[in-house]
Amino acid sequence: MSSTADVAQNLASSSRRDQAPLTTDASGRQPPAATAGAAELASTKMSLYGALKRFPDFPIPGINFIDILPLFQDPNIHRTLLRALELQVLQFGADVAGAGNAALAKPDVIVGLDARGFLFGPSLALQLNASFVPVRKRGKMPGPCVEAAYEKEYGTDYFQMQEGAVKPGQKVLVVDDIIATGGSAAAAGSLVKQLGGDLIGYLFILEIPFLKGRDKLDGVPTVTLLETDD
Ligand SMILES: O=P(O)(O)OC[C@H]1O[C@H](OP(=O)(O)OP(=O)(O)O)[C@H](O)[C@@H]1O
Ligand SMILES: Nc1ncnc2[nH]cnc12
Repeated sequence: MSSTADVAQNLASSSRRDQAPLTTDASGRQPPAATAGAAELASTKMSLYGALKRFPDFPIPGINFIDILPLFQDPNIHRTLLRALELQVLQFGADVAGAGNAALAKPDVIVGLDARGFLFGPSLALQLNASFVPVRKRGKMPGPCVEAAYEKEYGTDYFQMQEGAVKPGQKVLVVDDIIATGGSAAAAGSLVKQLGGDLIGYLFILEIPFLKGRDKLDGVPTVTLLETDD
């Protein structure tokens, strides 16, 4: 179990580490709105982190499974999660396009991954007035689909998207609950590109940094609310 200090350190470092902090503008100052948003984000992350549960050796021996489902059991935590994700997207926009131009990086489409990306992707899309489009495991959707194979922490799988679900040039943010090895997210990103979408970023609730999933995402801007190495 992590100490409170460990948790605080993890939460403090949970934004993009390869670029400037999300709340800093081009001159290095923190715009007031971003500062307020960052403060709200920081205070909510601790309660979200505390709701996660761990199950050693699930679904196979050696995997420390981190269960995000409790985040949805309490309506207050569920609401907090959605607000935190929305703030994270708005800060992401300010970071990518510069303070005052965040709307330029506003996603047209939220793409959520089967199955846990479906738990919050549609709600987040509605909050952002964006479309929601699913990436599903092979064989679940009718009509012509594009397909990508990927390796996960515990096996091989196949993802599909329906042709035409993303229009060429639409700005797409891919969301999922967890980035572990990054295989699922990278496959989803490749499908978005096959459909002609403009992959502007990835958003996850939780990152497991020692698995180095970001290395598979080709430098596409990636934001995580929380991270844990245990
Ligand atoms: O970064 P990766 O190593 O690819 O792992 C992350 C993926 O693994 C989990 O899904 P899983 O494939 O277990 O499917 P599920 O959501 O249907 O349980 C999780 O919800 C992510 O989608
Ligand atoms: N350790 C883990 N816990 C929960 N979901 C996962 N998906 C991939 N790795 C996972």
